[in-house]
Amino acid sequence: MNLIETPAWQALAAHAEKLRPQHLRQLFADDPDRFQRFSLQHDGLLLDFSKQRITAETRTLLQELARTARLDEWKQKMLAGEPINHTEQRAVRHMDLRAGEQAPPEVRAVLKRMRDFCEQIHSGAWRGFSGDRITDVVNIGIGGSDLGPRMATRALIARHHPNLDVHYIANIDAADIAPLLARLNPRTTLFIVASKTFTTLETLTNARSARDWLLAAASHESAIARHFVAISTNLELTRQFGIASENVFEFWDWVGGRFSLWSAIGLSLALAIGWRPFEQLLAGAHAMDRHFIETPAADNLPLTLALLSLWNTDFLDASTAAILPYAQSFALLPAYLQQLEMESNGKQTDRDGQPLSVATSPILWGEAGTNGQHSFYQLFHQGGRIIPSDFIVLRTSDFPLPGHHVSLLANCLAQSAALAFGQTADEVRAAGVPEALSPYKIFPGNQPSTTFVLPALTPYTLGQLLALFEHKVFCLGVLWNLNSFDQWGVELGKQLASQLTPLLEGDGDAHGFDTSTRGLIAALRG
Ligand SMILES: O=P(O)(O)OC[C@H]1O[C@](O)(CO)[C@@H](O)[C@@H]1O
Repeated sequence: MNLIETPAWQALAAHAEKLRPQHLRQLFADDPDRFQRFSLQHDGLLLDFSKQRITAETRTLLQELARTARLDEWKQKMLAGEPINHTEQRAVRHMDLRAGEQAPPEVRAVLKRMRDFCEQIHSGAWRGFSGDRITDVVNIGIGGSDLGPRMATRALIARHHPNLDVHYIANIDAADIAPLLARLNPRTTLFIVASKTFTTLETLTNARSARDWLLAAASHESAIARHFVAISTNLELTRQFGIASENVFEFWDWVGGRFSLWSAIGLSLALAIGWRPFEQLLAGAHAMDRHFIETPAADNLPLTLALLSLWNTDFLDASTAAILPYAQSFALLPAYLQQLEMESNGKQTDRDGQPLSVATSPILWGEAGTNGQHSFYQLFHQGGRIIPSDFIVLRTSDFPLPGHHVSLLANCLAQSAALAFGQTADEVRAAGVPEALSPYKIFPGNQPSTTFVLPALTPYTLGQLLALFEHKVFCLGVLWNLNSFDQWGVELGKQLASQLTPLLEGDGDAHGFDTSTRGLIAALRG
């Protein structure tokens, strides 16, 4: 099915022609109930999308598009465990990981092992090779085996901190791992090697360096069993690496890397914040799953976000979107969402192998507020591009220092209002700005945004929020008729890197490469 040929798409295109010139100022002036009409509340979360450039008709037409794309059918296929990741013939079942009592037995078995392991580490029952208790945990992984637990640890550590330091290593650059190893003690450090495939170059290179570092101190291979655990779907490769099978926490090919925080990949997070909070994270995500599955389109939060994103991307021609958490604890959320959205939906081939004729995932980026305001917001306000933004804000802060939180909230609301409504030439003049300066003081406004209000940053609300984005990504994939669960686009670079490594080491003939790459090899060989 070519979506743009459907009546639903064409109706939206015609509607967009009329709506595009309209300003948010006008839309708000026309409808005093705009906030009530275009906001949703569910289970403590508030989503205000009244500052999106839409009308009630836009929503109706977008929901018709979701029907045309047979969204409900695709949801059912996912729930039934059909291989909707068709290019890899895999089911997409990450919701099973957080289904509580309804989770499959193999999921519950691994969760129990994770809980027991956390208990052993936290209580000090687990000892290193020299009999010392573990004080530091290093998660070695990259992409989906790093970003989720790293981001969530950063978000939640302020409230929940068992007596353990958890670190994250991802980059193959030794500048990531070497300084960390230099300050850790091998007797009290535990490594978690997290890799779905257990073939990822960065992770294996870092894991080997960590193993060498440990063995230099322990001088006997048996120490590996006290200091290395693995998380993987590939039990054969973890065995070959030397990790005892009782130290491997399994997950399954039906969990996509960027959807794997809820699996054993969350072990470093559970160690960092404690087991009960980890369970609350799963509970929050599960509650969002139920909402997504059971709620009709008009009140469905993930679907609403997906439709707004598609509207902005394909009908208002926004090629980028910003994630602006007004919460320092969410500093890594933009990086996490970059992988979730861009690796899932940054594609141009549809489910039938045909080229897509519409733009897909916007380029996501962002920064915690208020830091971004003093860096790139200038371009938002006066750079002439449309940049839809997600403002994410917490009603209460974990850090009750006087004056901070209220100013943070004020800044968040100020920015979304300034971006939406701008400042006209008349207003500039009325403020007494000299004529020569007035063109510089005009703010065109009309920048769309959604504001997410969370009651507080807790494991439960974080679980809700992340599952909300996951389902948004799923809906967008269905709407664009693409497979959100593969990532072939990362492969070519990996292949070329493996061919280039020996050439950079001085071995072999570079003639198969272009002249630029050959020139760079020569320059770097030193
Ligand atoms: O967990 P693994 O298999 O090491 O993969 C890490 C990451 O690499 C990717 O495959 C991309 O190269 C991601 O999809 C994945 O999250």
